[in-house]
Amino acid sequence: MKLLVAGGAGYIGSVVTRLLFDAGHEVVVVDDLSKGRRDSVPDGVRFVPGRIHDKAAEVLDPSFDGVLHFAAFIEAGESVARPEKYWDNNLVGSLRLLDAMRSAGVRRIVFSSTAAVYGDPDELPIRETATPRPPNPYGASKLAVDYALRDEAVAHGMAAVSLRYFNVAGAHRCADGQLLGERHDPESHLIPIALQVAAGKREKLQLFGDDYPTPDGTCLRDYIHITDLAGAHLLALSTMDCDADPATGQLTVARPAGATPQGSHRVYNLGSGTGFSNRQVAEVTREVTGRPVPVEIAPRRPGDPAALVASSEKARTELGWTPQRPALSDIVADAWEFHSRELH
Ligand SMILES: NC(=O)c1ccc[n+]([C@@H]2O[C@H](COP(=O)([O-])OP(=O)(O)OC[C@H]3O[C@@H](n4cnc5c(N)ncnc54)[C@H](O)[C@@H]3O)[C@@H](O)[C@H]2O)c1
Ligand SMILES: O=c1ccn([C@@H]2O[C@H](COP(=O)(O)OP(=O)(O)O[C@H]3O[C@H](CO)[C@@H](O)[C@H](O)[C@H]3O)[C@@H](O)[C@H]2O)c(=O)[nH]1
Repeated sequence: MKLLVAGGAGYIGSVVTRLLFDAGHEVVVVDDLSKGRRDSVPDGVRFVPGRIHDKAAEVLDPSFDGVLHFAAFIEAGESVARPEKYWDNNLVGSLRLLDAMRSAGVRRIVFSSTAAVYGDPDELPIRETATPRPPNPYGASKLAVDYALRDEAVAHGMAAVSLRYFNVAGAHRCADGQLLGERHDPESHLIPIALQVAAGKREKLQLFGDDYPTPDGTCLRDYIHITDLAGAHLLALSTMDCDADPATGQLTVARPAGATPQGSHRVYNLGSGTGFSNRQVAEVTREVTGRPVPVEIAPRRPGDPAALVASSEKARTELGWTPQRPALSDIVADAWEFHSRELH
């Protein structure tokens, strides 16, 4: 396939780009490098710098088979303070990308949605049928794109998949031994910050709130290994020309290759199904690194839901998705190896 990867210089997009490229697909990355790194895009992949808002229309043409859309701002806490930044980048950018796809007749899209659409759910683990209640503008902007995809897919005969990732972490080991990991600057995510503390780059780990309705009072999150998450995108792509049986939900190959897809929008949660508290993450980081990770309780971070834990039954059943490295200790160990290499 010939594929556009929007946001392919970022943490997750660059790993998926690598997997697609290694699997023999032709890949074009569009990224404005607001957060990504040019050197995360492998040699052999065409790189187009710029915002999806206008670059998608310049790049896409009928020779493309599909789009994988990672380009977004991703920080729940920041989105509470600067909602306009998130609505413009995440929603307006996605709408312009969809316009460009329509104009070029490109009909397949895999979208990076998020657990942040759910907010505080009625029950755990969270299934795709849970009522979304986004607790912050970031989650709301992503849910708005899910709804746009649902409506446009039906109206314009697109095959759309929203993958709702829970908390992605760890590093991907490429076939040549290179490790691809999280390099956000400044870093805001729990595991990389805990590792910076373990490495002596920060004095302590601040935990935002210990009065949540959870067993130890700190938030619960469901961590998924970047390699497992990235693999789900290839599985989703391989089902883009399938239709779901309305009675059973089972996917069946219904059309010959190249035929126009029926309009469909599918949603899948991707997580391990196990919640770890922020305190437990600090503890696992101590165990894995063998270093001290002093913690300090700080005020709650606005926009944080108490607990996000996935049911990924649907992805397992329909996509055949089977995580290979679900253990938090493996996820932290791989991230630690990446950080140790980066810091030297
Ligand atoms: N990291 C997680 O735990 C997580 C969880 C759930 C969902 N997601 C979603 O996955 C996607 C990728 O996340 P990530 O962790 O790799 O983030 P990231 O910041 O590392 O990657 C996003 C990339 O998109 C680029 N970008 C942003 N806005 C752009 C625009 N308008 N035009 C072109 N490029 C733009 C950035 O430069 C960056 O390279 C995001 O859509 C995010 O919402 C991430
Ligand atoms: O220094 C820190 C950083 C984070 N946290 C807490 O750790 C938890 C996880 O936070 P973080 O690592 O920032 O991730 P989330 O806010 O859960 O969001 C991530 O996971 C979501 C899916 O669940 C994605 O949609 C987001 O893009 C991605 O940033 C939250 O309770 C934070 O308050 C701290 O206590 N101290």
